[in-house]
Amino acid sequence: MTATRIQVRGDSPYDVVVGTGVLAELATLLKPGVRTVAVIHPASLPEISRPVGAALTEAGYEVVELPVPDGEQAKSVEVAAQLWSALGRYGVTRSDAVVGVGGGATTDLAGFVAATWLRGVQVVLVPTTLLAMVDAAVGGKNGIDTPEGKNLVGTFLPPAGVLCELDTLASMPRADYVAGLAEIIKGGFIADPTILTLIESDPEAATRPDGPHTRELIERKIQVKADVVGADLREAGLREILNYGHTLAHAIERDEHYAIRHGEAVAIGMVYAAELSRLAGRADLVERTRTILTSVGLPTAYRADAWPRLRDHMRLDKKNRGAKQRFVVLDDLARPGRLEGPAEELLEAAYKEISA
Ligand SMILES: NC(=O)c1ccc[n+]([C@@H]2O[C@H](COP(=O)([O-])OP(=O)(O)OC[C@H]3O[C@@H](n4cnc5c(N)ncnc54)[C@H](O)[C@@H]3O)[C@@H](O)[C@H]2O)c1
Ligand SMILES: O=C(O)C(=O)C[C@@H](O)[C@H](O)[C@H](O)COP(=O)(O)O
Ligand SMILES: [Zn+2]
Repeated sequence: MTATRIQVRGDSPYDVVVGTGVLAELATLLKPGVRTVAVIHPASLPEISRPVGAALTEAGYEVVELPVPDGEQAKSVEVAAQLWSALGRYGVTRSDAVVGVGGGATTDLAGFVAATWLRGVQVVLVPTTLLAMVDAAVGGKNGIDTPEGKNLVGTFLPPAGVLCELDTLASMPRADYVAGLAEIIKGGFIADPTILTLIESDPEAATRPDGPHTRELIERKIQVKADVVGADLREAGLREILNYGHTLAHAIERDEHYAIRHGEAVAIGMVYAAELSRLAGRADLVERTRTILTSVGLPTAYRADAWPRLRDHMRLDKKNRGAKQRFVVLDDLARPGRLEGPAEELLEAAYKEISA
């Protein structure tokens, strides 16, 4: 099947290439003048990273393999520091490149290390999970976690390109694949309701990489993200809509010490945001939200006793301004709004609705 190229606009435009058998396109995404390419990938995924290194070697680059811990464990300052040391040892210069291969945790880390090494070298991302293809690798947001919370340190660096090799999805554990659907469903609620109708038409099929609508769902969600980040890279306003459901989601991830999948936390966070919207007199999309998430096997509730801790964690959300807590809510389907400084009673009442 032919590759689709989705362009992300902005001051540094780039392409997101989507298709099967597209690895040979990787070298076309690197800007000219590169000698050494540092390939950052989870040590646990050699069968996925090896072909990437081989494609780069074949294209004439000197390849340096930099394995990192699996998943969220890699998003730490300690791992970033080890990578900075390695880049120094291998003599990676400003005309060289970083390639990040893996799920969203790895692409977030690779983007951050590329953005900070020598104050910025180019990065090409090769997302290998559904979530990373439709969300994490697109848009130039990168970051690591700190003991105080999720993604608290990071930068905005648009990648030179993104390569989504759809064949890699076949090896994904089902639960990780389904977690990626949460970010696709988010795209349906905030911008492209066709995503919702495609999933609602056959939820079981949506949970499989070989489902009839998989490619369309992926491309539609990438397009949603490309449209938003192309207009507002640095989250001056519009980009906040991509954070729908994330205020509570990040608090839950921290509460779980990152043992919960990001997409699962986002699913719960979207039900909370839908409840907030309803209780604040905005859109009532609670039932549709619960139904579609449940239909693909995503969680919609969280422990009742966790509220005081979650409330505390949410105070460090990046959308907050001073003491004012801010949320993305829905004024209607595909019409996101903001809820600024809501009453504590409203926040707690919405949580009661999603408490297990
Ligand atoms: N920067 C952004 O805009 C953005 C957007 C959304 C999410 N994120 C971040 O992305 C992360 C979540 O990403 P994720 O869901 O991809 O999780 P992940 O990176 O932790 O990957 C999930 C698991 O899948 C494994 N894996 C990866 N590719 C595989 C494959 N093809 N086959 C088998 N196993 C594979 C990984 O090794 C890991 O164990 C979070 O850290 C989240 O904060 C960032
Ligand atoms: O790209 C964005 O902007 C998003 O908010 C997308 C989210 O899905 C993603 O999880 C992002 O990493 C959250 O960003 P943060 O600024 O809240 O850490
Ligand atoms: Zn997310």
